[in-house]
Amino acid sequence: MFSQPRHITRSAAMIDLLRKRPEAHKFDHGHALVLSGGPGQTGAARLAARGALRIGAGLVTLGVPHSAQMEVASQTTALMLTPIDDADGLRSVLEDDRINALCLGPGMGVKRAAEALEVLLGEGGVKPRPTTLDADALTALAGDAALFGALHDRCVLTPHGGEFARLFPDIAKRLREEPMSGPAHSKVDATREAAKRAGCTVLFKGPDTVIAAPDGRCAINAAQYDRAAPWLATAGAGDVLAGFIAGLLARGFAPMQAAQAAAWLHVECARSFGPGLIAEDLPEELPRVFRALGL
Ligand SMILES: NC(=O)C1=CN([C@@H]2O[C@H](COP(=O)(O)OP(=O)(O)OC[C@H]3O[C@@H](n4cnc5c(N)ncnc54)[C@H](OP(=O)(O)O)[C@@H]3O)[C@@H](O)[C@H]2O)[C@@H](O)CC1
Ligand SMILES: Nc1ncnc2c1ncn2[C@@H]1O[C@H](COP(=O)(O)OP(=O)(O)O)[C@@H](O)[C@H]1O
Repeated sequence: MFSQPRHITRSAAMIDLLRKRPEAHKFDHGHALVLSGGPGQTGAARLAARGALRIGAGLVTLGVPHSAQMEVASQTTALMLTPIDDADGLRSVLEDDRINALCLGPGMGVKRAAEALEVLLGEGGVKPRPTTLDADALTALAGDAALFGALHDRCVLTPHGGEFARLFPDIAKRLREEPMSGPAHSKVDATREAAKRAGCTVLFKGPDTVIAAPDGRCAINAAQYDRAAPWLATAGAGDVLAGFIAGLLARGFAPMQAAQAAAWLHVECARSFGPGLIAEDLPEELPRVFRALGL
């Protein structure tokens, strides 16, 4: 029997975790690698990377194919950039142990995401690292049972409804079904079941985001009623969330902690910015939200 899910609220414990130690240097705050797609498809990864940097990762590098390097370089400054064309390129970049968190999926394209997943999760792959898997990485995972089976407990999956149904079609079907007897299968039940099957943290997005760990821990981040954030329904908002989580993983947050804090801050940023919000406003609103928390 599982305990009731907790509702994520502002808490002293979360605020303490978000503070930076005065004596720490940038490498103490971790180095996140965000993999980008090719030319014309780099926006989503840039959004994620900016999110990871603003949330406090000490360094954030975008891994970009040579063909998209100029496009990305012309639109980034504090973010770093390294060429990664293929599996060998990724393996070679990951020889640097200081890269301690990854973000895979936003704008990558399913083929490139599948190649990267093979390096991270496949046989003879690199040392496992805390990893956010979003967007095209989830679609790639849904098509490869072996890679899905190789997920480890430091992964965080961040599906929207469509991606959830691709990854967990049977669970999504039960969620949609009218109950014939007994209580309905809820989003909480569905996310818990998904996390247990995947063996890692699952954050199922929406106005009622549910986050579950494989051991049954579960939390709800409600963006409804007095905390409604309808302007979050905008292209790229999820990419920024994936970056927020990767940034917190780089800072050493445990997967469940990272997913919960990121989801809560994401909604705080949207509420603080207000109407007219677009995805790139989210990372830029974090300093105001942090100040209001007293960081
Ligand atoms: N600025 C940029 O560069 C941006 C780049 N982006 C990049 O684009 C790539 C594709 O990502 P994607 O999410 O748009 O497409 P896809 O994987 O086809 O899934 C969408 C389909 O799923 C379904 N669906 C069901 N429930 C749903 C729900 N709650 N929320 C949303 N969808 C839901 C729905 O189908 P329907 O239910 O309508 O039949 C819908 O048609 C990916 O790399 C991403 O990073 C974007 O992030 C935007 C900003
Ligand atoms: N109506 C809504 N109210 C609050 N949050 C929402 C709403 N619709 C979507 N969101 C949030 O916005 C983000 C959208 O992510 P996603 O669907 O992956 O978009 P994208 O792929 O364009 O980045 C998620 O964090 C989701 O929880």
